[in-house]
Amino acid sequence: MAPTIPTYTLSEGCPYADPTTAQRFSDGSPIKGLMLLQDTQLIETLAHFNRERIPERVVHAHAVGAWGEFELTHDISHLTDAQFLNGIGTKSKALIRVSTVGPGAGSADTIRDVRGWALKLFTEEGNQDFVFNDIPVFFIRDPIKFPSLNRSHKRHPATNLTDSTIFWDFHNNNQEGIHALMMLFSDRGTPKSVRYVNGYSGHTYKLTKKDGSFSYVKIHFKSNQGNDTLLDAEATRLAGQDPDNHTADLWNAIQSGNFPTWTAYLQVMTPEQAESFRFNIFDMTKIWPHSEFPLVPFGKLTLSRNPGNYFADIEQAAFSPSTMVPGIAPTADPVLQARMFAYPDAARYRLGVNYQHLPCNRPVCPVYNPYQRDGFMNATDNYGSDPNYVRSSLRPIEFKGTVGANGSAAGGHQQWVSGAIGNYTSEMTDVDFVQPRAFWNLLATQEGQQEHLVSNVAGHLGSADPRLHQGALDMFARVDTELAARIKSALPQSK
Ligand code: HEM
Repeated sequence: MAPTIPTYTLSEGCPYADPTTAQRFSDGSPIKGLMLLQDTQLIETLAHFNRERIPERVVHAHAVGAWGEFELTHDISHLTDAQFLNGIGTKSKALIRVSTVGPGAGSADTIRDVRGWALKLFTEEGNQDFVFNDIPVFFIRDPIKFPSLNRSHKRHPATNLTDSTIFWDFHNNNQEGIHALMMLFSDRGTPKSVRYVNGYSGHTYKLTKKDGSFSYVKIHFKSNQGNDTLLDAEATRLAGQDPDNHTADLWNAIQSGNFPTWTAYLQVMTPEQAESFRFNIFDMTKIWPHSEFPLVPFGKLTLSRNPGNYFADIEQAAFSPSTMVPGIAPTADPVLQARMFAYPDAARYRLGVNYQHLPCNRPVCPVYNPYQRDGFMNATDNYGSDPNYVRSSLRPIEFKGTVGANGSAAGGHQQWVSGAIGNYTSEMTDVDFVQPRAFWNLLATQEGQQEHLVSNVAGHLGSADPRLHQGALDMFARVDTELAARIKSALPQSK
């Protein structure tokens, strides 16, 4: 059947003249003539264009995304009651957005950066967001440092240039980021495309059961395409010559039916193991060694549909670690707690207070929350005449969840001993360098990886103010003195 040809109208639906025309008052001369203020089409067209931009995300502004499906492949019903994690073969619609962190929306795909890996699963019990990164550790563990961290990775406030000096000034003085820093400057910082990156929760979450039992978990999505990376020089070349390389790669793969997939895994720790584990499991600068907490497969993600419209599907998507279904719960990780506030707050600012009504964010299950109504751009019937106050006996409603859902059925480890209020910031100890050292040693087992890390750090540090070199070298020396010595001798000034 031939597609129907639409009839052009104004946004209010009224048919109008050819959209290239403007109403003009003239005597027929091609050069003389005045425009009319009554020309609604012209005024509306120009006025709407002036308002096309919404604020870009303060971090993770540049991204690529797609639709797909998550399927449960293994039985983990002993760990959680979450509906989408029960019944092998259960499928949930999925939306993914993979981003760079520091640069603005129009930047190049292949620059050295962490990749954000945000996944929204539309389940029968509501949306489940996994807002992950492509490295399993993070640069900070005190959430108040997050704005400083990101400003140091962005542009200098005076010159508006990307600036390695402020970058190293921050990291020399906040050394808990050393593990993430080494991953960033390894080849992982320049993935071959988003099809090749893994997604890691970083944080410890809880999987919960209605009987009150729970497990601590870290969640991993591993690319079945492999974990391929680019060399620094190739990533730099592509950033100049083919800046949309990753966007095109994902689009073309999906368009040609070469659907990328990821296998989802859990690392599981019992509450008893957590009590005696040698690291704080709520410190996301640390991993759980796979030798002690092996990966347990549980699902498969397949991306199979490109966005119908980038702005509608991807730019307007709002992900949040606070968006979780019954059966998954947060932990006391302070960074996670802060993030659970930060994302809905950012979405209200960026998209408006009713951002959950947008098609890309709207749950597939029924939503009934008449106490959250009105507001800018409400696109629903706004609950009609239903009571806008709680505890109505005229229009009773049912409650299925329990108090504190988003942590309900959390079992033990949720009874806090009261104490005095104090100012807390975490301190660095030698323990913080144990895992970075293991990472450095791991790189030795992979051809050329130590050399790449050394030259990538030296190239970046070398362009920073020399007054910061020694501080960075001292930090790397705490990981391994050979690493520091090799960076020192690779610094441009040393040659
Ligand atoms: C205190 C720590 C953090 C704060 C305050 C924070 C805050 C934010 C904010 C405000 C946004 C923009 C959201 C929007 O405009 O819609 C964002 C985006 C994002 N963050 Fe974080 N973040 C933190 C740590 C992390 C960590 C540890 C991860 C990964 C484990 C992460 C992953 C992401 C991702 C993937 C996005 C992009 C989401 C999207 O595609 O829309 N962030 N973050």
